[in-house]
Amino acid sequence: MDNFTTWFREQGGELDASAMGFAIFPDSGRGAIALRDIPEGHALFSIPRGLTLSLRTSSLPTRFGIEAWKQHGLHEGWVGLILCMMWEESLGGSSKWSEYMSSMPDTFTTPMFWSEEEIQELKGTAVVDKIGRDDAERDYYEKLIPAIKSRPDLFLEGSIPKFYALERYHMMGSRILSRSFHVEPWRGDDGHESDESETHGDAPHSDDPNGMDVDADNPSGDTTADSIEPPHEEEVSQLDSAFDGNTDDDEDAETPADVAMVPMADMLNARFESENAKLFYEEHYLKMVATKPINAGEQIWNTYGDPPNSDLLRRYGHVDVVPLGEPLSGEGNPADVVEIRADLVVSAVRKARKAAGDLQVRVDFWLEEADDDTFVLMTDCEVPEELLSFIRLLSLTKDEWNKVKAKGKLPKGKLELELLPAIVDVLKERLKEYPTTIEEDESLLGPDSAVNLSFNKRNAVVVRLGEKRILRGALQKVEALLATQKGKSGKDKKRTRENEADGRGKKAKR
Ligand SMILES: C[S@@+](CC[C@H](N)C(=O)[O-])C[C@H]1O[C@@H](n2cnc3c(N)ncnc32)[C@H](O)[C@@H]1O
Repeated sequence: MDNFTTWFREQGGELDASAMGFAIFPDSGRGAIALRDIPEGHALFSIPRGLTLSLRTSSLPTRFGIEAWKQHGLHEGWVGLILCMMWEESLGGSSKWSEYMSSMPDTFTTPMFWSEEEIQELKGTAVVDKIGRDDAERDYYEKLIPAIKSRPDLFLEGSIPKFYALERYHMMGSRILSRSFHVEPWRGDDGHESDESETHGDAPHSDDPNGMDVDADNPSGDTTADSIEPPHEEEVSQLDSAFDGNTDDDEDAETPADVAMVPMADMLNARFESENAKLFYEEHYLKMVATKPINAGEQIWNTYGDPPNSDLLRRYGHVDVVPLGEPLSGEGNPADVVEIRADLVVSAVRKARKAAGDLQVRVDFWLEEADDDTFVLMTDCEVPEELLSFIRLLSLTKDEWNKVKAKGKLPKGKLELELLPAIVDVLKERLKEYPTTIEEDESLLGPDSAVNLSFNKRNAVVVRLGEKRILRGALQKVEALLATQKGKSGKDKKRTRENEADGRGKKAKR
């Protein structure tokens, strides 16, 4: 860490070394630690915006030429930033970020790097379909490789196997996934805090005082040490207009130029609701500030947005295990969720209605109106209103359905008793998608067997068990309701029989 800290300071970063130091933690690797009592509001370190590494600060996009960059599709997704990171790494000591690049990890425990057998352990969870290896590799072969082949002056033939190989590409992608921050250009507002999105922080216009004038008309300029500097202000505004338009179909997709690697800020670990420091954005600096008093010896925690374990594992390669509140018990991640696909619900309703009928028009209507084909249950184990609304829609009589269609409004998500059997079926079928039972998983994590589990397998078991406990909790709630209802109708029937026996029933009927 000494080389890294020295580099950080030489590059204009400021660190209060009397307050914050680094340590290796047995379960989370390197992290930051309070060296003395730190009051709330204390600035631990600050990073000049120009020291963040992104499409806006690397000089590669302007050297490559913005038009050519876009033609190769490097302005979409993360492939452009990955290429910048590979290129900066290939420059060795000539890159402004060389010390930073070598401080980052080369290996990851995310499922992207798991064997097929290990991934099988995640069957049924939200992780499997989201690993995204194939999509990532498509970008590598269709965008990155043609781009580097088109510019042998920038990407020397001999450097390709070492710096631009597929495994380096996945490694850079994983560095971005687990360490990048969301950094928008400065818009003139006062030090606002980072948003708690998947990337954890904010970044740069080129106000770097050392920024060197790079000739925009000569994008293929040489790559000697002197010239490897962040782009000049004019180029940055060109970059902004080139990269800020979100070309992705998904409106919520992040602008690729806002994804930034932030040295030092990415040294902080995170744990569910443990945040005691957060990155704040100012015009020229990003500042890590204590958000609570921190006692000497305590770990300094940032936040990764407290995602469910399925996302923590996929993006960061670890899981959170803390005490759970009611209605669950034991330990897990209180932010866990379980996803239920709409098609599972459709088949449960078909079964419950005992008539196939044409549900497809109703499904299409749902997709049109609600635009969501997945339902999410959380650790409160409540059946979500959207799921209730969908089941009601599928269960309507023909007349009711015609009315709903005419009004163009989805039914309210009310828990009606006649929906309960279908809900029970959905939850039971969803539970069957995991190859192991809750009891089997609990025993795997028990004190005797947990020691024999590999790190990856233990994390897979924690993720799937967390999801299954939510399903079981929801099932218990719905079955309890169903039992109460049956009890009630049993009592009603008994009362009716008694009434009939003493004549009151008959009377009432008349
Ligand atoms: C932003 S980095 C933090 C610094 C990192 N520990 C390092 O050694 O460079 C995020 C990575 O730290 C590790 N990490 C962070 N918080 C953790 C936690 N609560 N438990 C286990 N690992 C954690 C994970 O490997 C994660 O991908």
